[in-house]
Amino acid sequence: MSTNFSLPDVSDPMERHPKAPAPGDPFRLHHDLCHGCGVNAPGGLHVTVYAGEGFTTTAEMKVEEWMLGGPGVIHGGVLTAAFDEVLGTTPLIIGVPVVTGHLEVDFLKPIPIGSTLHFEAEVAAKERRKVFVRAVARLDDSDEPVATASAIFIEIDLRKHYAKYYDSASQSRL
Ligand SMILES: CCCCCCCCCCCCCC(=O)SCCNC(=O)CCNC(=O)[C@H](O)C(C)(C)COP(=O)(O)OP(=O)(O)OC[C@H]1O[C@@H](n2cnc3c(N)ncnc32)[C@H](O)[C@@H]1OP(=O)(O)O
Repeated sequence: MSTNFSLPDVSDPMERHPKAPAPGDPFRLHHDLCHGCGVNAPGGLHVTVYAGEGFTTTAEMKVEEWMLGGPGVIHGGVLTAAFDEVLGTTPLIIGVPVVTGHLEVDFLKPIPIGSTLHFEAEVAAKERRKVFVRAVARLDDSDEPVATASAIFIEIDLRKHYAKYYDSASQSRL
């Protein structure tokens, strides 16, 4: 297996952002139509990410019928999108807005429709604009991971990054 995810030997110093939600509290939506978290996203995942202790977060997702891939189980792309949302929100715990640069997923067990996925994620390191984030997903009846993901997110200036594409100011909290 090849991977582009390799932690730096030494991380830049990281601090929990003073305005990060308290442990157990949700991150606010960044856009009502976001496929990952938006409440008004048609066919969206509707994932809410909660702050944990330190540089960690948690999230849950009910695995619904429309997420089906193989018979009776989740589609790998849907699971990947859920990881992208959870991992991509996690750097906000250190106050850093990011976009996905690189995301890799290991699919360890089939994930049945009707189950609930529990995600735990952490910022593992930061190096210049790169933020290294890892996550694990489990089902509610087991401690055994059903999938893991690692990603390199790249810090952006939100307004500059989206300036060219952005035409729905009323729905965004950028
Ligand atoms: C309220 C606020 C809410 C905010 C919303 C947050 C919640 C969101 C939750 C939603 C979650 C969903 C989230 C989504 O779905 S985000 C949507 C999916 N992602 C994108 O659309 C990103 C598209 N790509 C780009 O825009 C550019 O390529 C970026 C900005 C990423 C870099 O172009 P830029 O010209 O700016 O930077 P640079 O080239 O000088 O590189 C800088 C550093 O980065 C390293 N690098 C670059 N690419 C990669 C790579 N692929 N793997 C590993 N590393 C990479 C590079 O080596 C260098 O490192 P170093 O030289 O320092 O070592």
